[in-house]
Amino acid sequence: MIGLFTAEEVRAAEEPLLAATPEGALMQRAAAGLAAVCGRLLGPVYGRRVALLVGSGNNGGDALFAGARLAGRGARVTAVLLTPDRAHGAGLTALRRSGGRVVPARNPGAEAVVARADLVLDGMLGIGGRGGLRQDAAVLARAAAAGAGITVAVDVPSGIDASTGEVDGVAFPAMHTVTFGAVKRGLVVGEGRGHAGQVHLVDLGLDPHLPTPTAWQLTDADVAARLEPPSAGDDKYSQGVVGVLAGSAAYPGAGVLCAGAALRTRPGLVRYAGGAADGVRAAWPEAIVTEGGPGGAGRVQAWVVGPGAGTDDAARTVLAEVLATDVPVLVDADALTLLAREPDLVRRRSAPTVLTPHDREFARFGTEVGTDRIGAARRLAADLGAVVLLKGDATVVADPDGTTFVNGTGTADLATAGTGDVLSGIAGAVLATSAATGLPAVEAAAVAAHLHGRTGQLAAQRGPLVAGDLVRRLPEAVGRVRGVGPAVLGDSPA
Ligand SMILES: NC(=O)C1=CN([C@@H]2O[C@H](COP(=O)(O)OP(=O)(O)OC[C@H]3O[C@@H](n4cnc5c(N)ncnc54)[C@H](OP(=O)(O)O)[C@@H]3O)[C@@H](O)[C@H]2O)[C@@H](O)CC1
Ligand SMILES: Nc1ncnc2c1ncn2[C@@H]1O[C@H](COP(=O)(O)OP(=O)(O)O)[C@@H](O)[C@H]1O
Ligand SMILES: [K+]
Repeated sequence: MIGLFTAEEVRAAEEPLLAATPEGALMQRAAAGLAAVCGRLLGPVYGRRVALLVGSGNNGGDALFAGARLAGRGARVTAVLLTPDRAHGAGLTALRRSGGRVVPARNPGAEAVVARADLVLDGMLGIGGRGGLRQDAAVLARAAAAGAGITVAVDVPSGIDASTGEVDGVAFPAMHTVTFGAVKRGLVVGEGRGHAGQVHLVDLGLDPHLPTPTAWQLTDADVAARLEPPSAGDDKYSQGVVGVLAGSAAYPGAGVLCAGAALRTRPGLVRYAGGAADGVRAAWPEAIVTEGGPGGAGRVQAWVVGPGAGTDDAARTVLAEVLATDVPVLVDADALTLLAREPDLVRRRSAPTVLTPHDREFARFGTEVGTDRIGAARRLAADLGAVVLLKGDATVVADPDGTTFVNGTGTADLATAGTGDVLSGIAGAVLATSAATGLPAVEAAAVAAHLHGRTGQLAAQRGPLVAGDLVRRLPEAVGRVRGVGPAVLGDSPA
């Protein structure tokens, strides 16, 4: 698991490390790692144009020292200084000694330096940045976006909040971010994720000083370890029995997609008791279909309730019935709309509940998501005593105790109708085995989000995807996550 940290946690950890190392040593470690990544990205370094965007803090110092190393390898390096009288002195000296040039950002021609560069290194603001970019910094960020060079952020893209990923106005659009000591949360969540590009972690020796993380990102290996394949002693019941209450006469597809995803994730046994029995029977002869609602379905180890299920009185009765059981329940879509009207239905549960809202469904519980997605998911989870899986580009999964996972897989191709129904089916299947495996519900939900995202990436390799493609590609995605077959190209940090 990759720990995710706030800027404050990183700052606090840096203090004792700074005190224990010779002056400037940490910045040299950072600059060496940064220059190494830039060198790899450039290929041949000699003769290539590198623009350094340099602010007044240590982030600018990192950029200047890395620029000096690249200039030493023959790159044509120009530093564009936002505040020439406050730029890092030793860094400037090192750059000049290596043959680098310097121009103030206010000089005519500074933007052209950025536009012509093969690589633009953003050392304007690091974890000391506050609020949106000031005008001159925003101009340079826009010039980098418009140019053809590779864009690389130093520690964090300037203009993003390192802890929440919030962007207030303009931020540097990095294709790569070289981050120091620890992965900052803002690089993987909210708008920050889209600005950070691929994240490279440079080790500074900070680990012994960092607190135990409360936010994490799972890797393929973490997910594989939580999705054990069946063993000789297993039968269809020990694989986890999932009950699906999705779909209706108006929306039979939600039932078909949800039941199919559950079957394809961990095909022990799926009991279907929703309102689209004929459709599910036709699509999935493997499912056991009943028409008497949850009460007549037989024993299950987890329920999935809500996708396409409607919000009428009958749907409300079904929701109350499953929430009164002692097994894990995943609540999605229409059932979230109902639950938002009666949140006490979930507060009094003893077994785990997982809610899977997108932003509009989240808002029905009383507050907008806002710009701090981790904070928002944690607040609702603590309020309701339920795991909250807040969907989005970087899905956030929060436990009532604060433990949080930020998903690192997925693709914007998932923004299409029905993919959420598939996620519910996957999560139901993982939850159904959690009683036997001891997997906490928050981890089961995070595993499902990771697998859903990987399946989306796999399906998108063939072009635009529809939700049914995810169901079809799920077994292959499970296999690849377990290391069977070539890895799916992903975008996990480090
Ligand atoms: N500590 C360590 O061990 C190590 C730290 N390292 C590096 O240090 C970085 C942190 O450095 P830092 O603390 O100097 O702050 P930093 O992010 O460069 O910016 C502060 C300056 O920006 C300015 N400014 C603020 N907001 C602004 C805005 N919106 N728009 C424009 N300007 C704004 C503000 O100026 P002022 O407001 O005073 O005008 C202030 O002077 C960290 O990210 C990492 O890269 C590595 O070398 C490894 C070892
Ligand atoms: N821009 C995006 N990038 C990555 N994933 C996305 C994006 N938009 C949506 N998704 C994912 O697609 C799924 C959509 O779910 P949902 O909104 O419930 O759709 P539906 O109700 O139509 O099934 C979620 O898993 C969400 O995280
Ligand atoms: K930066």
